[in-house]
Amino acid sequence: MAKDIDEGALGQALLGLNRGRFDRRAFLTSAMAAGASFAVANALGLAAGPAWAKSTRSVPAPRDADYIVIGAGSAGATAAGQLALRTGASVLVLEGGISDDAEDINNPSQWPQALASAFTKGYATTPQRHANDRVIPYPRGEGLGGCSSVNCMIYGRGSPLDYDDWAYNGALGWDWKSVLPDYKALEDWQGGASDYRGAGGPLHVTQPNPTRGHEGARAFMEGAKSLGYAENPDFNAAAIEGPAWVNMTVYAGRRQNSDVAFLRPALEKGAKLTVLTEAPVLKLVIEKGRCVGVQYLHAGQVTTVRARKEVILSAGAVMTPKILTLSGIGDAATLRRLGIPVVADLPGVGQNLMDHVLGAGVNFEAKRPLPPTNYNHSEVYMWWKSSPDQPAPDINALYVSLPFATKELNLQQTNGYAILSGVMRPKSRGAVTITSADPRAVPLIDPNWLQVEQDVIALRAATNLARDIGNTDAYRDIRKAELLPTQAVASNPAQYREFLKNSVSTYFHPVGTAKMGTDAMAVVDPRLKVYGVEGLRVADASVMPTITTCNTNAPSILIGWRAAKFIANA
Ligand SMILES: Cc1cc2nc3c(=O)[nH]c(=O)nc-3n(C[C@H](O)[C@H](O)[C@H](O)COP(=O)(O)OP(=O)(O)OC[C@H]3O[C@@H](n4cnc5c(N)ncnc54)[C@H](O)[C@@H]3O)c2cc1C
Repeated sequence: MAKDIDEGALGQALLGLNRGRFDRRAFLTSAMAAGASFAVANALGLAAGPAWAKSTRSVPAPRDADYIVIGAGSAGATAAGQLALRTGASVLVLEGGISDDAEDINNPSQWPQALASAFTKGYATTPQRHANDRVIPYPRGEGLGGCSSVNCMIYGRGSPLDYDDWAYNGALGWDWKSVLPDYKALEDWQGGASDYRGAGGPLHVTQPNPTRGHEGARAFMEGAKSLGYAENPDFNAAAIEGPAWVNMTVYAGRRQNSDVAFLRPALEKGAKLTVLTEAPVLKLVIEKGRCVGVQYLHAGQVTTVRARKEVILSAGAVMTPKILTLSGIGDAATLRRLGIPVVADLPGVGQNLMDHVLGAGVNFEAKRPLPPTNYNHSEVYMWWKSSPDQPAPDINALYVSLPFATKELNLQQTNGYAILSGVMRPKSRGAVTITSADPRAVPLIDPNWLQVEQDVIALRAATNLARDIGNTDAYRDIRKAELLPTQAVASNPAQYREFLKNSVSTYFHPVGTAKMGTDAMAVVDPRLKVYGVEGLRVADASVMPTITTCNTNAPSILIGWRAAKFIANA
């Protein structure tokens, strides 16, 4: 993919923003000059960094472990910490990226800066056929905590129907009634325990204080209410619909990534846990149909480590299908074409890619400079239905306290704010495709956004909702003018459709590329075991059969949590 950003320029811009030198105009001008995108990096590049865990640069290679977990992201760190605590067995974590020991990761207000740091790898999509052939930046957090170290910290489980749908389609035991106790057990919700919420678990979850909320966020809430939508006090309780102050993985002013919540506490409790950073896995070692170890780079040298019991693959929805394919697990015809011996013919590997569609377009000019956020720039969300006959919400609108639009919409205004729109139950399916047996090759990422017309309809409904809220009287003290799409464009069907296509971007939520189920395209069974290979499970966002209606960090953590539980209880 072409490099289309001046990474340094964006980094500098974000740095200035987050160090309190809040000159919005200077920041936005330089961020836009940088291309509002992210650089493409070598997937196996080794970056230096201090680590509480052990970098392969400084420790000898371990020979074996009971369990090996590949990837210390949302799911992997959760699975590893829980597995070590629950079983007392030795657990080795091989994380390809670097330490999360950095202020721009741990300080929630600095999260945009983490996106421009060495921690984040800047992939990109293939040209999106149904979105004007645009190539869209696709960053992934690669290091301890994975994407939970660079994400926007929104914590949302999704709709109960999401999980019932999983179970109904083959992921037995993943229905809402079955997963709710685990969701409650893993969290420490600031509001305390209830029928829906948990207290005392390892993951702290909090909510912004509305009185300290951004004035534009408060206007969003008032504007939505003035249109007749009742405020939802907690979208992780009885229902997700309605405008709500978000839930965040933030505690005492610090980010609660999966390392902080699950890995470090396990180590502090004396678990037999070894965590290696800068340890990118090349492939699985499979002998006579059983996964017995892992081949990875230790201080840059190809090294093999043996697993006495099981290997848990948690490299995320982009890299998990790549590692499976390189290990001979995937579509047999594709494997033969790549010259990789077939271990298990699983045509679903890399297929079924789903991601929420982010409509990054609706923008307003402000009457005056707006203050910085006390939280994460994104304090209020609203889930709603694209049409009244939808059984549950399928669209989203959210306020961000900065102008935010895709490159193609060419937004020039620097003093303003955006209300983003989202398609949360997309019907389109894409793929992650591995094109080479060389482990350094970057996979092709094709979310195939707007492939299905229903997704265009839903995006239009979500964008209408965002415009309706943004044009309410609640914003009268802030709003100077609607910059994008404008009433003129919105009332012209052809121009509006073009605007919507140019507004398509990512929520950064790829899932589904090694889906759980029982049909021919399933890669893992409901206990997360890979079909046709012993001693191997996948535990990360790639096993989701369909995407959840909310953001995908919470369900990824749930998957890691349940993987450990399944293994410990086996
Ligand atoms: C910018 C951004 C913002 C987001 N905002 C939100 C949000 O606000 N709320 C929300 O709920 N979700 C959000 N998400 C999505 C959410 O964070 C992810 O869905 C979730 O973290 C996925 O978890 P995972 O365990 O599947 O993968 P990851 O967390 O991506 O973990 C995969 C890990 O595997 C490692 N790895 C990959 N390849 C190898 C290899 N070959 N060898 C060893 N290790 C390897 C990676 O380095 C990484 O640490 C966001 C994501 C991004 C990128």
